[in-house]
Amino acid sequence: MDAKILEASQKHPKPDLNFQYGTAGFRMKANLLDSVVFRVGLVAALRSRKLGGQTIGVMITASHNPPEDNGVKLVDPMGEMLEQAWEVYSTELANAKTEDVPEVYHKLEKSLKIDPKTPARVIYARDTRPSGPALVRSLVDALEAVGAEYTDYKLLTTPQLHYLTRCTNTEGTPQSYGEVSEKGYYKKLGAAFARAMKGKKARGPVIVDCANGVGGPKLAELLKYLPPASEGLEIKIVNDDVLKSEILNSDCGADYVKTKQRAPPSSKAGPNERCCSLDGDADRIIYYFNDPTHGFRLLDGDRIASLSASFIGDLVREAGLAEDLKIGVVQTAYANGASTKYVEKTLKIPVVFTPTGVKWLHHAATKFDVGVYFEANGHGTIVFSDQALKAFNTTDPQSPAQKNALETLRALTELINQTVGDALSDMLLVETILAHKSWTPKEWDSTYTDLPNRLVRVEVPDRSIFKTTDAERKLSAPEGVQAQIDALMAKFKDGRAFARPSGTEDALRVYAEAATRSEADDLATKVSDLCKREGERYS
Ligand SMILES: CC(=O)N[C@H]1[C@@H](OP(=O)(O)O)O[C@H](CO)[C@@H](O)[C@@H]1O
Ligand SMILES: [Mg+2]
Repeated sequence: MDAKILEASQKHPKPDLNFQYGTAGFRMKANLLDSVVFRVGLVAALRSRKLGGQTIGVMITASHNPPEDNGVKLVDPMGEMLEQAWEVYSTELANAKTEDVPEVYHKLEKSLKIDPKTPARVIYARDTRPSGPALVRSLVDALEAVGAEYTDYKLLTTPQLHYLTRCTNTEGTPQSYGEVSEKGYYKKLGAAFARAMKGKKARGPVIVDCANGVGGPKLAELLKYLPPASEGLEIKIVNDDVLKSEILNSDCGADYVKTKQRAPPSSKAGPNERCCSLDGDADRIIYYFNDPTHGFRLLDGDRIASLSASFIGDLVREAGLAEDLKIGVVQTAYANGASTKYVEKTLKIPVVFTPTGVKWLHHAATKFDVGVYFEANGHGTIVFSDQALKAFNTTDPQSPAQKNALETLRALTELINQTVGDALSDMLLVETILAHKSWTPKEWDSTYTDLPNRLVRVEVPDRSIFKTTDAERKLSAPEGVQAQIDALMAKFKDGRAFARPSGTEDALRVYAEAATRSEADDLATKVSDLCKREGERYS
């Protein structure tokens, strides 16, 4: 096998760069990724063998990044993100010299007590980027060199690959997550949506901006499995051109809308029309609308979390299960303070905080029976415990209202992609809730008022000197900086600010919110200036 691995490795030589498996896997300019994807293929095979031949997923995507970028990430058997320790092994293999790859591969095999005779099984897919097919070939070269079985699912959204990974590993068991095919995904979502809507009709259409990414064709396919528009929901797809790769994520998509706090310039939506935007691999979604009096209104991940928690909380109460099941919301420091207050004080649902990055949120959410988690940027989902699933399925209803609530809850557990945040599934969830409540986006927006906020990117010579604690809400180093941030915050009404090193870019991120727009801007500037000064002083 060594000669085979070496020969294949030499076809994918490593450039003189240092790679790091980060929050979103490996992600960079696509022309630098050849050796990385090859080695990720080797890691996928090792991981599968380590887990007794369970199937591992590999997704080739750079999500909301520009078209010339690409990336690769691994999916664990139940559709979760790769286990932490394996990020380190992936990084180690990615940084091995081209000729040392067989040695590092076997070293890992040995230290992790992996039996090379165990079968290795891998499934993979990619988004619409033009660099995808060549990177797939690098991946396949690795899988063949180490004798792994593989299935190519071609173009998929990231959450579809997570779904398929879980379906593959649970096929034929009582935990079966669904039919192992792309079609199975649409069938599952379509049937669950029809059941969850229960004949309710949406108020007006929803316009879906697909960022000119893989979400466009996949949503078009999903539509074929949904009830006819006249019976439920009319979905208007825009920005779905995947042939002109240069327009992917360009002036559209979830990241554009969230960071620029405005609709894509191409948007033709009228006043109060419900709009949403997906990102390039369809694992994030942001809603928004144009209010005739207040202008652009953003309905971000925090809003989706509070809307879902409130709706499911009501259903659980109607189902008579409020005493038995614990509902919770998981947020990060970026959640708007007004959303946290609304969930805790008005909905009376506990909120816990984790560091940035979906894997942390997901993990914390599994501690609840109904765990709702969303990053403010629109990435999130809801997970249900075994106890919750059992209660929804076995409770004997004593009234029509209770029966109704239980039926809707069961449908939601099928509609919601519990492996990972999924823009298509999240969209159908939001649409279901709005239809049940007979709400327009205006009513949804009026549940609470966001505190004005500002996010600033601050470049410093070495961001690693900034260390955080308390779910990244405070700095523990450099010494004394947090005390200065605290002193600044105290000067502003409802002032809250924090600084943390980004996990995906070489910069610090400073977030600030306060009672008014000018105060939020002022606080953000003051904290950014402070961090810049301190960053330069300690370097
Ligand atoms: C403020 C912000 O939006 N941060 C993003 C960004 O992380 P940073 O560590 O802040 O660079 O990328 C992550 C991966 O996509 C995503 O999970 C996270 O929410
Ligand atoms: Mg994404």
